[in-house]
Amino acid sequence: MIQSQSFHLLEDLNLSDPSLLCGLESSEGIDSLSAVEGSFSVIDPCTGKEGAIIIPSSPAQIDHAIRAASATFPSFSSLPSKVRAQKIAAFDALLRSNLEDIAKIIAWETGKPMSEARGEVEYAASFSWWSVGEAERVHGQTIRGTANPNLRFITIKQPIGPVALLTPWNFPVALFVRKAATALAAGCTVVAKPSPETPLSTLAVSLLFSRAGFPDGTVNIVFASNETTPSVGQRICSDPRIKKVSFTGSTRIGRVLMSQCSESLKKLTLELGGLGAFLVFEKADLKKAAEGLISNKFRHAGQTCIAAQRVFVHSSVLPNFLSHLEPLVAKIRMGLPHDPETNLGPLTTSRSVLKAQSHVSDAIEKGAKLHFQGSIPSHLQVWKQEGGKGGYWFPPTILIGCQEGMLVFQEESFAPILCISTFETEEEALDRANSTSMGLTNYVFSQDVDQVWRAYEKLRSGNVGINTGITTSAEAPFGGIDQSGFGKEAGIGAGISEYLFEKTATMTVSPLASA
Ligand SMILES: O=CCCC(=O)O
Repeated sequence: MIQSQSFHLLEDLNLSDPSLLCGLESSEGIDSLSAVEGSFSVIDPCTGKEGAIIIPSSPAQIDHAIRAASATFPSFSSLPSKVRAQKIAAFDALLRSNLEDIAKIIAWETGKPMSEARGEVEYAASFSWWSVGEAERVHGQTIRGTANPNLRFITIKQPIGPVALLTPWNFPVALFVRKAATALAAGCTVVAKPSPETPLSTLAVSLLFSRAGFPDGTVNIVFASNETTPSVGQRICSDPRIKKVSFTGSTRIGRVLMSQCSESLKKLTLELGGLGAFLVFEKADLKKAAEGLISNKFRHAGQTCIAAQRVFVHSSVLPNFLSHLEPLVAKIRMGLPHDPETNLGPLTTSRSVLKAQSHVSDAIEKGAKLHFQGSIPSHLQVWKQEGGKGGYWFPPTILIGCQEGMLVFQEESFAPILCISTFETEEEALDRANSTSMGLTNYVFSQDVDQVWRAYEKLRSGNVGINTGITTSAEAPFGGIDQSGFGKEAGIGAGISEYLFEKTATMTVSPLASA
């Protein structure tokens, strides 16, 4: 029987209701904590105000976390997989019954609208639910020798050991749960480090793992500030007790982690950036294509690795496509997370705003046309007018005439900027889509089945959305190629294999008459 109970997470974490903090007022008690050396603030992206203070883990605390994960591994990995599955099911029930509290923390840390924050918790729960089943379906193989028919080969899959999970701020709960529930299903213990922007949501979820019955030492959380993240990463990656690192984040950091893991030759899963192409062919359903683009690109204000960065539209359908797109962009409401009208929040970091601004000005300087740019409602700028730093708002923007020489076609904007270019032939569209070293997601919109199939086979990326802006789910493997990284998350057997190693036994048998 699974206990489904709400634990008043916000009170238990000693947070006042973050809905009070999102753009409204600052928390108390900050002054005394901020005096602790090295402490850092979690910033409310709606205002730029400090909302909570975190004390980063010391080297001794990080060592303690790794020691705990190592000490717990033998007993945890020996539990019957059914027992692990039951614990993940208990966690899954807790995640769902605490959905509202966790969504509030996500909204507070990231600035995303509450509707999206709730969606993120549901998305997270799709991974925990999937992992319940995956835990019980880890199987090896039996193979008969061919060159030597007296040989039999048997494999078993075993958990790789304690693992480190390094998670980003854009989906702090969903991506932590996607990694952690899979690792636990495999029988691995965990040391997780959340992004400095979103430590509280990870802490809240880790509390649920503990309440679901995972033994102490199974899920361990360490904190780092932006300043200490490189040294914490180095410490974790070079520690031989950690057998695997799973990271979601930028290509630049992925390369650093890979080199830090090289000494101990750790297994790695790297889910890195994307530069997704969104192809709208002549035979596309243009209304569906416009809807798909909006839901893909404006989800969390464009701050997703699967967001379409380069939109290629056949020149003959551009006017018609824009006529479907523009009314949808006009419906976008920038606002505070708790306003039910809001469907676009701020960017999560101040550096994201600077990057978005530089992308737009670079594109315009190089010949793109600013087709549309919304304005930031004055009530969202009130803290700036009062002399504060101001929130990290960036308005929905459409650029037309984007080209390969522009920054917007070379790096992720991570902002609500639609970057459109036109093409004349299918070959041109596919060549331009593939003219990048990134390979996470691409999108194809066409009603011509042959064209869709050709594009699907030719596009160089780990995932392709066909007449949809969605490319991730618990049931299907997700992961990039080339500079977008390697390894898979989720899917049947794919995600869990990243946390297992396959051990082969070779046996001789007496010659068989039928051999
Ligand atoms: O930013 C990467 C997350 C992608 C997703 O799972 O939707």
